[in-house]
Amino acid sequence: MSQQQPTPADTAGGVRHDFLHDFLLDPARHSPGAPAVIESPQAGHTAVTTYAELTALVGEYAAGLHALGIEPGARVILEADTTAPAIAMLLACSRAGLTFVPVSPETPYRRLESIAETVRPALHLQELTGQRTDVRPPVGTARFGPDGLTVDRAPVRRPPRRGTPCVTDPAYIIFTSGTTGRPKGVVMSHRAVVAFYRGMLAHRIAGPEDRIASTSPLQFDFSLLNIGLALGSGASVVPVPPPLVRWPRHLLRVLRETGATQVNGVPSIWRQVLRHEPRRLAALDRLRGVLFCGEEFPLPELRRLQELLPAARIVNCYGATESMACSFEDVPSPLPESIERLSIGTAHPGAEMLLVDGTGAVIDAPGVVGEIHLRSPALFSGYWDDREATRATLVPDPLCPQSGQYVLRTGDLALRGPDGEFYFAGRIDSQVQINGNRVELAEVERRLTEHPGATAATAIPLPLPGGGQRLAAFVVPAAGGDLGDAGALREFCAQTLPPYMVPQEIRLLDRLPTTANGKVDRAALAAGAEPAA
Ligand SMILES: Nc1ncnc2c1ncn2[C@@H]1O[C@H](COS(=O)(=O)NC(=O)C[C@H](N)c2ccccc2)[C@@H](O)[C@H]1O
Repeated sequence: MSQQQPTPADTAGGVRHDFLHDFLLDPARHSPGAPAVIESPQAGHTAVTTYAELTALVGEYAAGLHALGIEPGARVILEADTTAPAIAMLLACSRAGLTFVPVSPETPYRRLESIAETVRPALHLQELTGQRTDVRPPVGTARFGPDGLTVDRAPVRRPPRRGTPCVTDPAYIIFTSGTTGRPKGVVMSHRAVVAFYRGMLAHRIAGPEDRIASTSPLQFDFSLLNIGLALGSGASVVPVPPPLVRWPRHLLRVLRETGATQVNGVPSIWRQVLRHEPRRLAALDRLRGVLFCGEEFPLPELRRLQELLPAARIVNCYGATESMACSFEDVPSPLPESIERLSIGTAHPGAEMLLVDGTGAVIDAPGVVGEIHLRSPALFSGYWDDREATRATLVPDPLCPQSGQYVLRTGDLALRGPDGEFYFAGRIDSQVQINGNRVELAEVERRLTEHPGATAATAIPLPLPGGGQRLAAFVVPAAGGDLGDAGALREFCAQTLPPYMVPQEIRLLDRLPTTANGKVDRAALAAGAEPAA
């Protein structure tokens, strides 16, 4: 396949760029000398990569990949944190017609092996400083750095069978942690990702002067959203290395030294900052935006964040990896006292959320809970090599099943407000049965965080010895708060919840365990809980 060079016509203003690399590096959107990536790996040291330098590195890597004779459509495992070279490499894979599979350097060897057995990659790529050594043949291995690509083990050369790149080709595959069973490979085409980026950029969340801190690992598509938001806005990406995200002082130092204007991350990145470094956070006077996604932001912590950053625009971004995301809604500032749920707004321009009830009928009335189904040009192509899971998730359009159009069945519950906005109401699988009664775990968690001494809470079902489930809760005390003991907390819940929704056991924790993507790790809580008495 000819290397994907933008022909002069491609780069003329106004031409649609539907390949990931063309869309994000469109010169019409940014000036060559503007900073594309700003890094600060250690105190006092800041490195800037301009758009011209990034584009040149993409060209160098793409030429290196092309010389390896890998068949277009082949998969490449990209093991890296979010760095300037890694961003250049994913764009180079896009340009070379290769599907990149991002994995973090912390990925356990067995999980990397499982991913490789599933996608059968032609090549494993890591940074010059990468530590991975045991990638098995015939997978080729290579390293990349500021000076280009170096090959350790050449990949198998295969004649190209695709002559023309199509926007429906897979741009990347993200492996979800998989709430149930085996991790699934979410396949996203160029067309889907670029359609999503277009919808997102219509919200004007960032401009060319912005410096957007990305705190998620590259294997989490939140990082790909941040890269698209920054480069798509002609702004700068400020990647925060994962080891620094976990330490408030380091995180705040990077934000300060890079002049970050926006911080994008899952809610849990703020927990320790709010508890241990509120004043240093409040002193970041360039910080004017926060965007979060992945799970609900505990309201007491969101209020505290607003108090410390009163001028910041806080955006609640909702969505699933199967469409990257789907809505962007400003959090009201300040949050009304009475609020029970955060609005997730409506889908980004070009997409639409529907609510469907248990019979498959579309719900139009406000205030009625249904499952969110997403109509969108940004839907994933399917789960890699898993038709059954794909069929269960890409379902016929409930408004017109005969049409052959598919929508994304999200597994999320929501209800519609008076103005058509949606309110997230938990996941279908977070509706659990306790003593024969249906319990919405988010409702128990909400009640626990209404206690002034609590800042976050997670409720999970635990098995009872004789069968059935009991309710357990894990609560993080607010700094300086007075939570009392578990009995007092149970009593507090009993004031508004029916007996079967009052957690039988409550444990106080200094911090909630999180998954590699930064979400509360419910499986770890369940595994660590004492067996039922
Ligand atoms: N703002 C939310 N409030 C509440 N529950 C939420 C929210 N955003 C997701 N979720 C939950 O997380 C699920 C999706 O999980 S996921 O597939 O691992 N993907 C993600 O979490 C990240 C997602 N791809 C993304 C990436 C970048 C920006 C936004 C969203 C959703 O179905 C929701 O249940």
